[in-house]
Amino acid sequence: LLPTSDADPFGPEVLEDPLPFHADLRDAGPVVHLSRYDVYAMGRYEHVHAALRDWQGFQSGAGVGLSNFRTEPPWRPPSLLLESDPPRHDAPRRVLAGILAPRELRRLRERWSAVADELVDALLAAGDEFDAVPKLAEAFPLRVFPDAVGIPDEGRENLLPYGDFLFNAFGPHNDLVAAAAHRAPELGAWVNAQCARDVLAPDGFGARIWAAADRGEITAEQAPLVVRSLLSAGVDTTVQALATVLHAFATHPEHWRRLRAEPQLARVAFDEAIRWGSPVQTFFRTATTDVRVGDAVIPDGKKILMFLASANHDPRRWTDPEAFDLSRDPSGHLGFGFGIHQCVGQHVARLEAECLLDALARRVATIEIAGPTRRHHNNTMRAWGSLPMRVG
Ligand code: HEM
Ligand SMILES: O=C(O)c1ccc(C2CC2)cc1
Repeated sequence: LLPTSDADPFGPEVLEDPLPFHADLRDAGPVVHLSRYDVYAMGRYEHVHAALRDWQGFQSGAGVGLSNFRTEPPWRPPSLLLESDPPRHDAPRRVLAGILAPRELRRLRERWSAVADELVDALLAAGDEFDAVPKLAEAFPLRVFPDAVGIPDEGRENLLPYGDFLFNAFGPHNDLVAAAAHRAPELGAWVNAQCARDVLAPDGFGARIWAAADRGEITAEQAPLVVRSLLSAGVDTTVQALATVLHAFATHPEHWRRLRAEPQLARVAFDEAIRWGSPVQTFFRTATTDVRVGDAVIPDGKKILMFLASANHDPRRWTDPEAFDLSRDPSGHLGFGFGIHQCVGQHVARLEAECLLDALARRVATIEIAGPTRRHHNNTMRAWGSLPMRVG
């Protein structure tokens, strides 16, 4: 028999602190029916990992939010990567994987490092206390990523609200979605306008997507949607991952000291922070047949809610999962997903983190929380609203 729960994973209590709900979910069994939304939740590493691998049984093409594109019109044209299955998914994925490959990012390292140094120098010149969310976690990605994509300066303040709405829209139509729904059309129109060939700078990721269309690797109709994927996925995620790693170091002084002694630890620290905090908490899939999980059967067409964050804390897979531990090998974490849809931008995110952490670690001996922290609630993202910080 299938365990059932009327808990609301998108309610304020769980969004404020999801860990107790995740523990109950893992303990209840491989799959739990959430009666409030009629979806099938998975919280254990083994089953989330297996569902992410099985793109045939658990498709993305009906949407990776609660809404089922088989029966409801999507609020925006579906993504050719996130919300599509092979074969439609294949060419856009191959194009973006090529453009965002580590060797392609080497040309950005020097500039991103210089921007990080400049940003941190200016911040420290202004004093030793600041809110790390706007001053570091938001400021750095917004200084480097829109330029890397090649969009104009005008309107970049729309990027974070667009992303916040997008990640809320993967969840139910609750207060979080209702509060921002009035802005969706204007934000969506602005983002779409940034994907047009003629506004994109000649050497950015966007122009390279259009060049792939010229080479026939994708069509000219697909090109703007692939650019939209970058603007949709590439900002809020890195902002909140950087906030998470800064919060991790500010609450673990011994690890900050270790990072300063061994700067090459920045990359593994970032991945451990993503395992520990999982900025992207959940995503859905849709069953393409009656699919068996454990001794439960999920009926064809039903939505499966995969708790990436819970899988990243599953004691069946991780030793002392609730510890932020620089000595741990975090590889295999599901914070970037897994399988054919695994984050195609993960190397961009890691380079941003490396540049910012290096700039900070070279300049400050200590970082600590200097006041009350505040979460920012979102249906999909685990986000910090404010991280008052003091550096020494
Ligand atoms: C630390 C920051 C990031 C996190 C935590 C993150 C997380 C994820 C996750 C969990 C997925 C899988 C979604 C699924 O399986 O349905 C994903 C996919 C994706 N990410 Fe990231 N992401 C990050 C940064 C980025 C950046 C910087 C970019 C763009 C430069 C990006 C672009 C994408 C795209 C286009 C996909 C869809 C891939 C596909 O469906 O084939 N992400 N990301
Ligand atoms: O292709 C897209 O539009 C897209 C939007 C959001 C994401 C989240 C997972 C980071 C990924 C892709």
